Amino acid sequence: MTHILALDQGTTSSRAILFDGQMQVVAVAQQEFAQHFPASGWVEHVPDDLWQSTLESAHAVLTQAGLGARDVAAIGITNQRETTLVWDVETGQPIHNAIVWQDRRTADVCAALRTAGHEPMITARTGLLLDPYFSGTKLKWILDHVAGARARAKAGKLRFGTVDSYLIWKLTGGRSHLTDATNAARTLLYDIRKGRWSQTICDLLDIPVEMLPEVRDCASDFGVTDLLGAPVPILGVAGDQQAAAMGQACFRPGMMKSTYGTGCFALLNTGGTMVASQNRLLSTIACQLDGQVSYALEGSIFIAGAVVQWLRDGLGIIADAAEVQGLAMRADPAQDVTLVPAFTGLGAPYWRPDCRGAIYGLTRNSGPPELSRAALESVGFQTRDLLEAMQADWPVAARGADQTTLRVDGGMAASDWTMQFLADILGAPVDRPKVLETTALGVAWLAGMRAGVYPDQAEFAATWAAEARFTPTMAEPAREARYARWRAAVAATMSV
Ligand SMILES: Nc1ncnc2c1ncn2[C@@H]1O[C@H](COP(=O)(O)OP(=O)(O)O)[C@@H](O)[C@H]1O
Ligand SMILES: O=P(O)(O)OC[C@H](O)CO
Repeated sequence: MTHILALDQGTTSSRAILFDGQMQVVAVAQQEFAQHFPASGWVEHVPDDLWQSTLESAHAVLTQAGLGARDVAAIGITNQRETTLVWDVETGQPIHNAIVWQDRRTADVCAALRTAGHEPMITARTGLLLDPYFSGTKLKWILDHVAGARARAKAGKLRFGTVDSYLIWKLTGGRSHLTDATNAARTLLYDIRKGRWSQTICDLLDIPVEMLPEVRDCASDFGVTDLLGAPVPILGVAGDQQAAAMGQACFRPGMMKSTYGTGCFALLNTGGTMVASQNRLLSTIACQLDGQVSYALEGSIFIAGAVVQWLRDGLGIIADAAEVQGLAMRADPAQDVTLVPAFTGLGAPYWRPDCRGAIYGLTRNSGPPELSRAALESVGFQTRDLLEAMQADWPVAARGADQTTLRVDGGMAASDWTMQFLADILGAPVDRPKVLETTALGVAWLAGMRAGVYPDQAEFAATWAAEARFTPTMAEPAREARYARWRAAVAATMSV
């Protein structure tokens, strides 16, 4: 009974990661599922795909480890955030496909609300911006477009949830309709200062508050599942980026992490203070334990590892992501090719969904090596944009500790060359941890701590160890000249 099962329900796959009593990974199982694009800018998941791939991964990881549910002390759930589901309380049947965080269908609704002057009120309560990224307008869309949905919701017959809530509902056989504070903080409906659903925003969007889940601490009692062969409690829940920040032990104010998967999400812990961003970052909940909220500033970039996928699938100049750094290292140092990967617009701090990508500085000698280097560098430049905005919102000097180190994880953090460039362009150290499964580890720790098999926060933080530290080697004038060129390239791209 000392193992912890982490369920990581992501945008493209569901994973189950089994940890032993010493917080070491014992086995991993993963299942991909289909992405649906019913119209331009729309992205949907079939709810049953999310559920079945999660359940099957959970069974598979136990089989792989030769263990059963009786060996599992607790389950932790971490998930793609903002993705929106609505289901019937009697049948458990979703009334629409899940509308995924990437989906832009509510851009018009957001624009109309902004024009009507509602954004300052919404930002003050939720810490978020009026962007289709968040759940609130997606939920409104479902209530507006599925016949009879709003009346059924008002009659208490429908439930809303982000993916964590839906999985808890399914795992507990419909006994628990719950979420945690980090997921609630991404809905556009939750007042992160007061710690409760905002009646004002729900009224504005015509969303019945009764259909929203009860919000709990990240380490709490979320119900018991009987579906794995023996009863197992669900004791930890957190959105995937917040779980990664916990797995990176970014518990103290001033600590920050950046996760490089398909996109990049940087979180800076601001402690018990909600720092309201003046620079188009998001304010969000990093963690809630024993009713105590830690806040974070977050910067979200939509294209990070995806730029490497583009080199592979779009241009065909590499066969595998791992080849990109070898190619980048062969780039001609005399060329200065800059790639702005605004393939789906620009996220923080620009928030320009309409803008598209551009390449500058091409010569007749520019080829795959120069494009590869520019692609990897774009990830470093975008991270610097986020950290510049964080510095403007909350200067290092005011953070109470000189913590400029960035902790990194995610698939792209495997590239030493990219991480060295990141340190160079930030002018600050970059630490890569020994355990790269930081998202799963974060939520496993929440569940394991609650179950009494894992240590408390301080002891857990002390177990964090770096596998590699990248320190800046680029001279300051070169760093600033290169960054100035990037800023000019972004400005030019936004002006087209
Ligand atoms: N060695 C590498 N160098 C550069 N990018 C990489 C490397 N390995 C993986 N990636 C990129 O990392 C991403 C996968 O990271 P992962 O954390 O699994 O993402 P996600 O959870 O978003 O699916 C892909 O976009 C891939 O292109
Ligand atoms: O599923 P991921 O890892 O791409 O994460 C998605 C984020 O939670 C979206 O906000």
